[in-house]
Amino acid sequence: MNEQQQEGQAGYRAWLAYHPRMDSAASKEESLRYAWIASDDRDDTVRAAITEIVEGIGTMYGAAPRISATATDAAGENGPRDSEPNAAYGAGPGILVGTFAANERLRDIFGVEVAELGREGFAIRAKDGVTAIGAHTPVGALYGAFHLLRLLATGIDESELEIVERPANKLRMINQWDNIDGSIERGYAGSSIFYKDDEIDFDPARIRDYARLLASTGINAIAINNVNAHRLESRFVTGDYLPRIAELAAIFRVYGIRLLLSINFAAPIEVGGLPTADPLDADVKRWWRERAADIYAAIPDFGGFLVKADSENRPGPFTYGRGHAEGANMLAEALEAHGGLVVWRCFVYNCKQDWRDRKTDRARAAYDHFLPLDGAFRDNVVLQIKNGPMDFQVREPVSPLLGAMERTNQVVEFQITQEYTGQQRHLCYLVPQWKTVLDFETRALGEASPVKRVVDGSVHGRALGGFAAVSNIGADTNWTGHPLAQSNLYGYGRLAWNPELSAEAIAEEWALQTFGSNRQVADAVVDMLMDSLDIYESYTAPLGVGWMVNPNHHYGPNVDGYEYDKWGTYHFADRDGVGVDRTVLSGTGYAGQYMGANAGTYESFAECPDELLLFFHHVPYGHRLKSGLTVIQHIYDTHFDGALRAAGLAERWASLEGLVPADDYDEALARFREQAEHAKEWRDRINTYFYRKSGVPDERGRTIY
Ligand SMILES: CO[C@H]1[C@H](O)[C@@H](O)[C@H](O)O[C@@H]1C(=O)O
Repeated sequence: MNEQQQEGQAGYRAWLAYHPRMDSAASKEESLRYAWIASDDRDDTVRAAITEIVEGIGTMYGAAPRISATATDAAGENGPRDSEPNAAYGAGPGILVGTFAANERLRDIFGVEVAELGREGFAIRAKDGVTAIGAHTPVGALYGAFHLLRLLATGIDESELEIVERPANKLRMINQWDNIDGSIERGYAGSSIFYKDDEIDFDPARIRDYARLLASTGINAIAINNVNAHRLESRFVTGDYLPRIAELAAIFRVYGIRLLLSINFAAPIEVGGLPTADPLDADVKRWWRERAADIYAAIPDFGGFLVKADSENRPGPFTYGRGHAEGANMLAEALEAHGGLVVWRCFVYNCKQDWRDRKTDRARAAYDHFLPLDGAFRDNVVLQIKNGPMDFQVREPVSPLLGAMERTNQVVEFQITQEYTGQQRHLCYLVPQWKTVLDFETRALGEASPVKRVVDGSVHGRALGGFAAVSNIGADTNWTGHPLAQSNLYGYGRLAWNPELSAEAIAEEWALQTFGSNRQVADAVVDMLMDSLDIYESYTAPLGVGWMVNPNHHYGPNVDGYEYDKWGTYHFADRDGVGVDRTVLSGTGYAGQYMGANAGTYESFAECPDELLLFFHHVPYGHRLKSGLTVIQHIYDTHFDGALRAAGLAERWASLEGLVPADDYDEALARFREQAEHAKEWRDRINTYFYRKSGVPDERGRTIY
């Protein structure tokens, strides 16, 4: 199948595009290196790996590997077939793929060194004409297949290869905030691919392609419905919906992805007709045990429950005078015998705060609620902690809860969907932001406890941990609205697999796979992606203070939009200064939640990093930053500069006309133009607001209204 057919059939575009090589003579020669593909596995997942390789190499090199006799069996009814199915495998150069257990030749090739691969790792060895992909499990082989294809698509095409990979994190999860009516909470790429008109309604081919995209980056779990589980979604745990959910699970299973459901803590009442949802009530416990049994009868490898409880008006154990540990453990008990997990979110805070009340600090909430519960959760509970203490702002400090609980499993939660970072109309490549979080030194155990080592379990010796993130996809043909926003989904998966990868390397992989091997395109796209977070931060809320967006939909500037509201999101700007005093000495005490020297760094005016100054301190406009600028001049400069650089993005994209597919070009260009205009609106709103508050003019005399 060539690229056009592939695109024509499905109509949508993403990074598994397998662009044909530009130099066809050379590619013909290279294709000889992959004359055949063989496997002795009979497994659906290995079949998927074979199909992927045959299609990928076939499209890239113009000649697909012949499937050997054994692999033809393995590829089965749905798999690709070859006109010469009996071509002997092993003669001349080709590809072997599969598990060590089923493939003697792979055992011979890799010998004994394979033990370190774990359940999901793989090894690739290209030598003497044979490219071997071996793993302990079918899904390991699939990851190896995707890795080989990634290498080829990014131009690494060596006749000798020696690669060993295993994921850093056990749980690498995606959360869909999709609702059964087809809408997506904080979705910016069209409607849901899972639901329509109050039904579970999907195109299996599209779900399969989503599974391929996710698996190609190493994602291994997906919660398929919004953490705000509404009336009908609360019934997903019942027989009404399980058959359809099982069909979805079966598609994801082939790609090594376990399905989870977001549940409603009050489901025993709302669905089960019980008088209570008290986690200590015997009938409630029985009800959840029965639900678990039903689910596992339909989906034997079901992943577990994702729970938003006692958060933003969702029900939870507090109603019954119980705590989070009691709530989570009750569900965990129901799932335990089946191997299921409870993923319990820590996004718990008072969302009905009185703005006059300066003592309550939303930033403190997750830590205050959960730290005292360290050690109280069962082994199959994992806490899901948002990367920052507030809510996915462009800049926040790292949540002080990460690393602070020694006897509790933790995953970090990121938001791929760009709720507060331009809603996929502005370009904002988030991988650099996530890297900052992952590399943050928590000081949990002295100097070697960055967040990435906390969540992979190694700092506190936890068996379970990893990453979760809110997806940014929808039914749009390009999946993500802004074509370049795909890089965030791709980058999230790659980081979850290996947090050591650099943001730039990930951007380059994505660009080459998505747009093909044209260097001019890849270089321009990588540069734009790498600049984009800083540009966005420059023209939006300054110095870590956050918010300043329109209430509810959260798009666009509104400096006081959340100032006199109940959500705990204030900047406290007055005529003298701006920022939130979160010090122990004179403020909310939040800075004291950090471990070791971090607490002192944030407490101190002088040491607090510039980019977080207004998160931790209320400072006069004339306060001098480490950069040498005053706070007010910094605000003016960054906003003028940010708007200019946003306009520059549109120009840089325009230089790629004719070099990227017309649809992508047009869709992105329209968005870059909107971003450039909107950045001016941001600039003028923020500059004007602070000029009027402070009365301090711009040193450089630029127009402020
Ligand atoms: C799903 O609800 C979301 C809500 O839409 C969003 O504005 C906020 O960021 O976070 C909530 C959460 O993370 O639960």
